[in-house]
Amino acid sequence: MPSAESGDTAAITVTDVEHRYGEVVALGPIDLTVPPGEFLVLVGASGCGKSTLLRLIAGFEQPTTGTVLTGGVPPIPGRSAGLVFQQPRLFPWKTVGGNIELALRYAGQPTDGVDALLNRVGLHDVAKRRTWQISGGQQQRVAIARALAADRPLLLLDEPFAALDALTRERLQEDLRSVSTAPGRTSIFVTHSVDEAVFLGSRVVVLSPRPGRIVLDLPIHLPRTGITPDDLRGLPDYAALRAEIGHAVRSEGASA
Ligand SMILES: Nc1ncnc2c1ncn2[C@@H]1O[C@H](COP(=O)(O)OP(=O)(O)OP(=O)(O)O)[C@@H](O)[C@H]1O
Repeated sequence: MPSAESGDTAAITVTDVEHRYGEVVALGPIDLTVPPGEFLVLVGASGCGKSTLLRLIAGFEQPTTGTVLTGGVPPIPGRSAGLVFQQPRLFPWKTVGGNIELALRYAGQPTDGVDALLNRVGLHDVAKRRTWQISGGQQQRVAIARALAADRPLLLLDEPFAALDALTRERLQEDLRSVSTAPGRTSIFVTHSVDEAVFLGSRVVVLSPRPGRIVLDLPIHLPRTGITPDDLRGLPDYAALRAEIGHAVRSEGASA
């Protein structure tokens, strides 16, 4: 077994994991190894255990059976991964910049990085506004900047764009696609959308309805740089991947 220090340590190792809530088997058994640098998208029906798997990887819950390791060691809740949820969960009494500053402080990072983070997510011009004075898409950008502030090697995103309108959602997908290509950063992104999965993922995993098990695990070999989103979506391979993943999702009864 590789140690946490060795170069070949997986970012995430899920081994023979099953998770129950009382009598309900929510997930598994599941085996999943995610190498560093991968952008893995989890797709599946409502209630198939996607959030459960994310919470296990974040260390917020312990698996009923099996083991979860991040970077070769058990995950530490709130410390091992940056997290983004469907609702941005910002501090309304703080400004946009104040929310980022707090995240940097909590992560033990220097607070002079606020401007650089705001620039990265395109929010420099609203830094002094309260979070309730900006749009839903901008709020979700703050949540992403806050997760990036922690500078963890692992980023876990649970349907972060589900509550946004289609246009805002597309813009954020495009931005996340470029932000997430930072070397060595591993991301797990949960969605119901097959298109979002193909657009964002370097790998897509489809889960069956409860109990969630892996029914498709597909690498996505599409260019990640040097191509416009429209050209990417126009590639024949893009359409083929959409069709293959869509078929797996539909035949498992998932709501895509
Ligand atoms: N704390 C809990 N107690 C009991 N059952 C739970 C609990 N959390 C989740 N479940 C159940 O476990 C199953 C998996 O839930 P989970 O939230 O992981 O699914 P999901 O795929 O993320 O769903 P969605 O896409 O709707 O968010 C569901 O049937 C859910 O009702």
